[in-house]
Amino acid sequence: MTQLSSHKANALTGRLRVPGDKSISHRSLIMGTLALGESRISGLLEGEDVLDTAKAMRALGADIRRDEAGDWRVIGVGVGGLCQPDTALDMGNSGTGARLVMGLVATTPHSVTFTGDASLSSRPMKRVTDPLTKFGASFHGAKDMTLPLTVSGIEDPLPIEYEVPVASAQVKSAILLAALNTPGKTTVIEKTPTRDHTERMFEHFGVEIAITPHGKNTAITVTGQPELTARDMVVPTDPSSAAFPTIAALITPGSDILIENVGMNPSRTGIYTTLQEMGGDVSFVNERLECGESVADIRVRYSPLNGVTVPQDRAPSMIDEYPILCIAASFATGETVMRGLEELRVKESDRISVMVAGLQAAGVQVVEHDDGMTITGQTSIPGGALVKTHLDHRIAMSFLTLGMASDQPVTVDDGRVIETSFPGFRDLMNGLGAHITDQIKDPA
Ligand SMILES: O=C(O)C1=C[C@@H](OP(=O)(O)O)[C@@H](O)[C@H](O)C1
Ligand SMILES: C=C(OP(=O)(O)O)C(=O)O
Repeated sequence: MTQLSSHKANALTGRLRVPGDKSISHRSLIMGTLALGESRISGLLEGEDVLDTAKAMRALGADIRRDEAGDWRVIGVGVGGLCQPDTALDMGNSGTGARLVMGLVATTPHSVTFTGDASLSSRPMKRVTDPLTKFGASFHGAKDMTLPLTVSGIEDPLPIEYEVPVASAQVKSAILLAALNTPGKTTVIEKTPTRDHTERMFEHFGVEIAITPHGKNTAITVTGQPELTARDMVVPTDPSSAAFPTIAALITPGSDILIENVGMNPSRTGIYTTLQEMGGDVSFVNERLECGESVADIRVRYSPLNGVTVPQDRAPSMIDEYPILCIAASFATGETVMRGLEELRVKESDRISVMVAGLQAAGVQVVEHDDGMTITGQTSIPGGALVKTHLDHRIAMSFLTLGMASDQPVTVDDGRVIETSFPGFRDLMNGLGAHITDQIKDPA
């Protein structure tokens, strides 16, 4: 494991670009695989989670390569054209990759085994195996439906109507992908809106998809077995990754940065609304639309912050940003209350207990709840902690951000996990004025 230490930063200044959006990158490889012909993807995230999905798509028959210009080329096999993989699909650390690809293979005549690292192997899969069983697929593995699991797909699936019991774009997307190779109309009913990248990508590829009100909910209906042809895709940069430099700049005195070309899909921007409510000087410039997704540049300047109560219904639009919001809250005047977050306990780590343990070790006042946490901010945070990351990239980046503004350096036990979603994090942050090193050294 590579320990990384983050020391007090200088004012963060300059322009930067974070890597491509992880959610859209997974989906672009999958959709390219389902289309006939060659699709070109620009801006793909080259993080481990997405590279594992690329490997899985190759094993299912796609020809995928990176060209000299850094774009990715996918020659697909068409809906219904997936092959039987020779070996198990190792989805690494990625819940999105595992759940979406399970949906994809559930309605094929193939038998596919899914494996993952220790973190992924402890995450719940029943949330996808339940609806996929309704199509006719069956699953073999541990009783509690954790990985490793073998999916026996169904050759003649039946369309389903399914109300998703948890707010989860992964579950919704697994069903929508299974629906593509199912004759007739499959409907997913969503009680709480979640990120809609799959729906937008379906529209981009010309899939027949209807999104309509269903009482207080939303019904998403897909007509199966379309013939898809290749499309070019442009992946915006990831608003979840951009949240790290945003909060680093907000808490580091004198900072003024511009983060270019960030995805601004409204189902992803809850963190920015929350930071503005906290008094953060965060503004959007040059707003535009690219391939059905809105993008903008984000200007962030150092700001004194105030604690807030985050509305619970905002959670799906910022679900991955609570660890880094905890860092902003640590420096805010008063209390920040984050509740309704049971889902955080089943991410790469139990993000509630892991954040609480790390924050307490660094001298932050935090109270743990079953469904979240309350943080009372301070003008100075002692730091000086060694934090366990539990194979969780967002925990690692959050605590390295804390070290930029705390009195003593903060060290994470495993910096390598950052590669899953944000390759180049350390160099990018150091280029702005951060001071992240391999081991604890006296700050220069
Ligand atoms: O669909 C996606 O791309 C994702 C959905 C979210 O998970 P859930 O569907 O479990 O909420 C999110 O936490 C994850 O990082 C990416
Ligand atoms: C939860 C996350 O990803 P996944 O579920 O794909 O592992 C994340 O990136 O924070």
